[in-house]
Amino acid sequence: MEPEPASKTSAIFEITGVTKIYQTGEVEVRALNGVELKLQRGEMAVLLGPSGSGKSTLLNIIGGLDRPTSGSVKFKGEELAAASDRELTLYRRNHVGFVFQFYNLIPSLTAWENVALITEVATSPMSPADALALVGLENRMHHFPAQLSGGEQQRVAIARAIAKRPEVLLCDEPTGALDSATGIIVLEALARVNAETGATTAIITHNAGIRKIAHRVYSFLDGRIASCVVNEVRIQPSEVSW
Ligand SMILES: Nc1ncnc2c1ncn2[C@@H]1O[C@H](COP(=O)(O)OP(=O)(O)OP(=O)(O)O)[C@@H](O)[C@H]1O
Repeated sequence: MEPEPASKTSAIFEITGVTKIYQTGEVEVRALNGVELKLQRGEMAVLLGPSGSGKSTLLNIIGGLDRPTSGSVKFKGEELAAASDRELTLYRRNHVGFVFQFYNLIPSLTAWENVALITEVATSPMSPADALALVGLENRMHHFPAQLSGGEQQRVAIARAIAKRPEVLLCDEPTGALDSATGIIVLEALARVNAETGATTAIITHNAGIRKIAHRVYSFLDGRIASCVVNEVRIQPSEVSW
């Protein structure tokens, strides 16, 4: 077998010794406690772990929404932990797409308009129609959110996140509000986006069955990564048992 090109195998994120401490009055919560993690360029990663183990905290730090208390978070060699607010804003705007459990679409705008809102301020976006087609919504472009199912609304949210061609797509419980059949369609959209755009994709989930669609699975425990498993064989989202 041909070796993979270096650009496919190199780490896009190198995270070392990351801690995050939340101080609420007298109470100190150590949300992250020495995280070591390398996310490989272009991979689909699934992040698993019990409630409160630090998954969202780490995703927010990777996405430039928050900073670690200590440690290093390098994106393509650039230190995010030391970035200014303005640098983090530019980083998020230029490089990161977010998908959350709830879709946060603007109810008075159509699917197309929700996506166009982002593409209008991006530097080299795909067209809203192309982004919506990538998630299988070419026939729903002019519907308003209230006229779409939950899974369709989540796919609009994915189209909105990827239309600016981010290098990184971060998804926090993207199927958390969906039934299994709808969740599978959303996972299919994410797998297709990952394969076709090459965006490094990280998905937080409570559903351990989803782990088999990933290239790698990172398991959290008590604010650390307890294990990293490489899936030699990946399954299709349609084969996920919920
Ligand atoms: N803003 C905050 N202030 C104080 N504590 C926080 C804050 N955000 C998170 N925490 C605490 O940090 C710990 C890790 O939270 P985090 O949301 O990262 O966990 P999680 O693994 O994503 O959990 P879940 O699966 O329930 O979403 C928890 O104990 C949580 O209560």
